[in-house]
Amino acid sequence: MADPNLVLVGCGNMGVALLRGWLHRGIAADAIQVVEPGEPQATRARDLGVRVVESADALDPGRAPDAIVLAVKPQVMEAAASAYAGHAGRAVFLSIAAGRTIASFEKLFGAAAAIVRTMPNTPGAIGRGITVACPNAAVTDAHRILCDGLLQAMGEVAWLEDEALMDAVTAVSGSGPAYVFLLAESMRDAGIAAGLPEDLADRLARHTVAGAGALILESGEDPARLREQVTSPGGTTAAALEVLRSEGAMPDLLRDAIAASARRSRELAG
Ligand SMILES: NC(=O)C1=CN([C@@H]2O[C@H](COP(=O)(O)OP(=O)(O)OC[C@H]3O[C@@H](n4cnc5c(N)ncnc54)[C@H](O)[C@@H]3O)[C@@H](O)[C@H]2O)C=CC1
Ligand SMILES: O=C(O)[C@@H]1CCC=N1
Repeated sequence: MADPNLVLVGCGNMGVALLRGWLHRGIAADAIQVVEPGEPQATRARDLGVRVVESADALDPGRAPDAIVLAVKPQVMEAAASAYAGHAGRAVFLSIAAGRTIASFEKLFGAAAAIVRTMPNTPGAIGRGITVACPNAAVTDAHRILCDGLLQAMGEVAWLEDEALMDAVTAVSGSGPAYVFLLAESMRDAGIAAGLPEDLADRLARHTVAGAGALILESGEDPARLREQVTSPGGTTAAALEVLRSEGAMPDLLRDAIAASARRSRELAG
């Protein structure tokens, strides 16, 4: 089967992760066009062998896109996406923007346009991400299969019919890597404060977070059970967890942080 014709709008952090993933999975570079006005991002994409243009009007009119992937910031989405309205009806639009609702795209492209709202995350850059995808009523099975394949280039894909849950998804898995990176930073800094040399504290924090993450996935165990396996009664971990699980500490903070993130996602709706 021929590769689908793809247009990627915005080739920043997430756009380039998708692009690299597609190329890695064997989609031909000449099936992909990138629209990217930023010079360093455009050069990086060009170096990967794809055609890069500055704006929608420079796309090759002879290559009708099967999918248009919208990977710009939510705040510029409306201005950026409206240029592609002419492709509604044929192409499926796949957005990765936080907050931007299906209704906001239907306003731009018409309700008959096929739209998939998604939320990926940055581990997708190494194929270890997870993306949640939510289709509108115009999305066909063929669109779904195409989008599923494009998103699998970044890792796991889950489909969700209830769009109202996308704000919570964004707060847990979209923003989530930042919480884990903050944990690694905090562990490193606390290790330094406890007297460890910087490079050793950094190595311990990285390997502990990465190893614990791999164990969660590979064992399939409940994280609570894995936590218990580290925690000897009256031991060192129990002493630390007493602090981390006290009132207002880690579980309460994460609940509040995730609520704040979901609230912000709702504010970004347009
Ligand atoms: N960074 C993250 O962890 C995640 C980001 N997202 C979403 O992905 C989207 C992109 O985020 P990032 O890649 O982090 O941002 P970014 O700023 O790295 O990339 C956005 C790119 O869009 C380009 N751009 C601006 N106007 C354009 C236009 N009119 N046409 C084409 N390209 C244009 C910019 O030059 C930039 O390279 C956002 O909507 C964000 O909500 C989703 C999940 C995770
Ligand atoms: O912070 C943001 O708005 C984006 C969406 C999820 C992760 N980064």
